[in-house]
Amino acid sequence: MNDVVSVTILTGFLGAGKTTLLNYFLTHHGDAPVAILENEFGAVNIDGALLRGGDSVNVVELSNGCVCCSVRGEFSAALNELLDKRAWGDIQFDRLIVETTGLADPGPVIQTFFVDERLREAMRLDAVIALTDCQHVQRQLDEHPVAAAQIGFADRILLTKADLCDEAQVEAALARIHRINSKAEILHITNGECPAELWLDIGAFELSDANLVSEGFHIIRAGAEQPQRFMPFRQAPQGQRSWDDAIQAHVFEAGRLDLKKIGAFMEQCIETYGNDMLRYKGVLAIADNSQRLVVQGVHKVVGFDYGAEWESPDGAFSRLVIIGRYLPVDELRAGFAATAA
Ligand SMILES: Nc1nc2c(ncn2[C@@H]2O[C@H](COP(=O)(O)OP(=O)(O)OP(=O)(O)O)[C@@H](O)[C@H]2O)c(=O)[nH]1
Repeated sequence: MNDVVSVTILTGFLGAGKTTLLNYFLTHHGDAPVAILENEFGAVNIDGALLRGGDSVNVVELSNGCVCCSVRGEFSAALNELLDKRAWGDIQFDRLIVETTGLADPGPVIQTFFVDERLREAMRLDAVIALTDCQHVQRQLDEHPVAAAQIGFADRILLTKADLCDEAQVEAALARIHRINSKAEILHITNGECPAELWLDIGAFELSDANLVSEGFHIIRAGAEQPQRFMPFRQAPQGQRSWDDAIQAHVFEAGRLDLKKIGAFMEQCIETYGNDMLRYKGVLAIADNSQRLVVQGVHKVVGFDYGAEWESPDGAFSRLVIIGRYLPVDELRAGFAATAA
C-alpha cells in the first residue's frame, strides 16, 4: 500500500454522467483497492450493487446534504474516518474518488484537502475532473452559476452526451466551455467509456510546466483501434456567442519578468481577488534566470517552484492563466505587464 492516498474529485452538473463514468471505471479497474466517497442529496443512491461489487471497493455515502455547504464538517470527518480505518487495517485503498452532488461548488471541497492538516499529509489531491453534458450545458450555464464554477475549477473536462447533439451544438458547447476554462484539456467521451489513465493520476496539482492553454479536444473511443483523435477547436457558429458567464479564463503574456515585481503582483492579486480566483497557473520567465518559474493555486492557496530550464534564452516568455469571476481584467493586465524586467 502506498502511504499517500491519491484523490480525484469528480464534479459536474446533475445528470452529467459522473456515476456512469464511475461504473465504467469500477467494472474495468481490476483489483487495486479503491475508496469512493459518494455525496448524494437525498436518499436516492447510485447503483450500490455494482459499486459494492468487488471486495476491493469501499463505498462511503454522505447523504442529505451537499459537501460544499451543509455537510462540509461531515465531509472532513468521513475522510478522517476512512484514514482511521485504513490505519487500523480494516480497509485498504491507495486511491479515493470523491463524487460530489451535481449542485456542489467544488471550491470548498478542494480546499478541505489543503486546510485539514491530517488530510494534507495523508492525501494528495491529484485532479478535479468535471463532466459536462453537451446537450444541456448551455441552459445549465445560463441558469446555474455553479455549473460554471464546476467547469472553472476543472483540470480536465469530460464532455458527455455529444452523441445526442449535432455538430453545431457540440462546437458551441466546446467554445463556451473553453472560454470559461482554457486551461483544462477536454475529452469527448460516450457513456463513461474513458480509460482510467486519462482521468486518474494526472498530477494536476503538481508544479509542472505542462501546456497552459488547450488547443483542441480529444475524442475518446475506448477499446477502438484508434482510441484517441485530436481535433482543434473551431469557432462557435455565429449567433451562438452571446454568453455572459461570470467565470472566464484570462491569459496574460509577457517576456521576462522581474522576480520581485511579479512576486509582489501575485501576492497583491491573491490577497485582493483570491476569493474570486478559482484556479490559476503560470509558467514565467524571470530575468537572469535560466529556469522556468511555475506558479499555481486555488483561491488563496498558492505554490511557486522552479521548473525545467528554457531551451533557449531567446525563447523564454511568461504566460499566466487565471480562471476567475468578476475580475478587473484590464487592471490585472496592466499590473502584470508592469512586472516586466
Ligand atoms: N447518450 C448518452 N447518455 C449518457 C452519457 N453519459 C451518461 N449518460 C446517461 O445520462 C444519465 C445520467 O447519468 P449519471 O451517470 O447518472 O449522471 P450523474 O452525473 O451521476 O447524475 P447526478 O448523480 O444526478 O448528478 C444516465 O441515464 C446515463 O446513462 C453519454 O455519453 N451519452
